[in-house]
Amino acid sequence: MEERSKDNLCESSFGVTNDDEATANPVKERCWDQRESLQGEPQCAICGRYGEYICDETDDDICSLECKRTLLGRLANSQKPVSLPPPVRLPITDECFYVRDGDDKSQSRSLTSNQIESLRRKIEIQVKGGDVPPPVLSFSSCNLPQKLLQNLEAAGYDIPTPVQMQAIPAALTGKNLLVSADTGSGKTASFLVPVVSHCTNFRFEHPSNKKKPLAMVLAPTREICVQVEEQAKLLGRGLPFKTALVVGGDAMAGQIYRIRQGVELIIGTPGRLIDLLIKHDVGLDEVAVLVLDEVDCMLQRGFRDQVMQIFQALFQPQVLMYSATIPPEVEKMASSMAKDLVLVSAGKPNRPNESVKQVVIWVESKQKKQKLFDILMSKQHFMPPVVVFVGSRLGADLLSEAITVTTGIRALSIHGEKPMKERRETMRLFLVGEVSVIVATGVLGRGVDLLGVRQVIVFDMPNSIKEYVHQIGRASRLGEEGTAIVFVNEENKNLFQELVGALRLSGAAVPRELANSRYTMGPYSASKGQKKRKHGS
Ligand SMILES: Nc1ncnc2c1ncn2[C@@H]1O[C@H](COP(=O)(O)OP(=O)(O)OP(=O)(O)O)[C@@H](O)[C@H]1O
Repeated sequence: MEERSKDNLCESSFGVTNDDEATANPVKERCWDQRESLQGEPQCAICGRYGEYICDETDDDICSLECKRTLLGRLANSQKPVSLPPPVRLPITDECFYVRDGDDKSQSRSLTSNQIESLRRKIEIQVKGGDVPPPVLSFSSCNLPQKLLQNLEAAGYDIPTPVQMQAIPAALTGKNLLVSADTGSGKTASFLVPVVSHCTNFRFEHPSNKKKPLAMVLAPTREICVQVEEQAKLLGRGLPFKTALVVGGDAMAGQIYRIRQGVELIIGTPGRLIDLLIKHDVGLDEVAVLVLDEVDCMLQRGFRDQVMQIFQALFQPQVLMYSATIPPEVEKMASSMAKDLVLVSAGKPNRPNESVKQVVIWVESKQKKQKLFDILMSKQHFMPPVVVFVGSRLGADLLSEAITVTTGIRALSIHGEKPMKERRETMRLFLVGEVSVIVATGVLGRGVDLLGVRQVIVFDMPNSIKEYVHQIGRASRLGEEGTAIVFVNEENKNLFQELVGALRLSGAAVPRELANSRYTMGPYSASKGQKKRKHGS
C-alpha cells in the first residue's frame, strides 16, 4: 500500500500494529468517496477534498488512489526526468570551490589562506577548528544534487546567506559543527541542505528496499519541528527524501507507520522521540547526521538527558548544532559530545538582532494591560501582525481574550497546553492574516519563522536575556527591519544588568528608571565613555 492516513482510523488500515487503533477502513479508491475537508485539515493537492493520505512518492496530501494517480500522471508529464549527478565524494580540503562573480564552475579556484580570511571577515564569519573549507558564494559551488539546486532556486534562495556560505561546505565535509548566527539568518537551510544532500547521495550509493532513517533533527518545540519539516520537504522535493514528524499531539501510530514505510529524515522533539523509540523498534544504525537545533536549549537541564539518550542510541553520527545564542557552558558540553568540533559564528550572535529596534518602556505590572491596549489601538504604533510574549499559559489565554473584547482586534493564544491541531490552526490563521495578534508563551519565542511579523511586544520579560534575544528576533527575518516593544519594571530586576548591557550594545535607549536602578550595575551597565562622564560630573 502506498498511501498512509493521518488519523487513527486509517492508520490502522495501513497495517499499524497498535491494536487499540486498529479499525477496518479501506483506502478510498475514488475521489468522490472522500468527504470535503474541514477548516484547518489538509487538502488534497488535486481536488481539494480532505487530504487523508500522504502520497509516498511526492509527500503531497491526497484524498484517494484516484487523485494519487492523477498527481503522479501530472508530475510525469510536467517534469522532465531529473538526472542526479553521480554522488561525488571530494577530498576534504577541496569540497567546495570559491566562485567569484562572473566565474563559472570551470574557472573555480582554490584560495590562499589570506584570501579565505579576508573573505570571512567580509561576510562576518569566524571559524575555530582545523581543516575547514572556505565559504562558498553560491549553492552551485557545493556539488549538490541538481534537483536540490533547482529546489533552492524555486524557494527563492538565489544566494546563500553568510551562515550558509560557511556552514554548508563545512557540514558537507563531515565535520561536527557548532554554529551560532543571528536570529532569522537562515540557519535552518544551513543544516537542511547538507542533510538532504547526504540522504540523496546515500540512497543512490546504497539502493535498498529497507529504507532506514539516515538523519535526525531534534528541536525543542513542535512549532519548530513543523517548520523544519516544511522546509525539508521543499528542499527534498523530487528526491529520494522523505520525512517523518515525531511530535506530541499527533498520533504515534501514524508516526511509526511512516517511519517503517521508509523515511530519510526524522524530525522531532526529544520527549516524543524517546517515547516512540522505547515503544517501537526503529533501526537507527544508518543515522549518520544528528542536528540539534536551538542547541543551547537542547543541552539545558530538562532536555539534556533525553538528547544524550538519543545521541547514545546512534552510531557516532556527525553532529550539527545551531543557535542564535550559545553560552560558553554549552560550547563546552558540545565539545565533549562531538570530537574535533568546528565552531562557526556568523554576524553578531548572542545579542539582540541589529535589525530589530528595541523600544523599552517602564510599565508597572498593573498598568501593563492598559498600555498594551493603547499600543494596539494606536494607528501610529500598531503594526500587525503582532506577537505578544507572556510568561504563562493562563496569562496567554486571558490576555488574548481581553485584547479581543477590549480592542475588537482578533487575538488568539498559543502555548504548550493547547492541542497540536489548534496550535496549527492558530498559526495558519495568523499567517494568512485572519488573526492580527497572537499572544504566546515561549513556545513561539525560538526558531519559528513568523514571516510578515515586524512587531513583537514583550509583555512579560522572559527568564533570561538569551530568551529575550530569541523573542525579539521574531520581528526580523534576513535583516528586514522590525520593532520590539518591551515592558519592564522592578519585577525584572534580576535581568536589569544584562538587559542594559544588551540595549547599550545595540544603541537602544535605556529608560531612566532602568538606568537609575540600583540593580543596574556591573561591567555591562555603561560604556567606558559613559562611565567617564558619570565620574567626571
Ligand atoms: N539563501 C536564502 N535566500 C533567501 N531566503 C532565505 C535563504 N535562507 C533562508 N531564507 C529565509 O530566511 C528566513 C529565515 O530563515 P530561518 O528561519 O532559517 O532563520 P534562523 O536563522 O533559523 O532564525 P531563528 O534563529 O530565528 O530560528 C526564512 O523565511 C527562510 O525561508
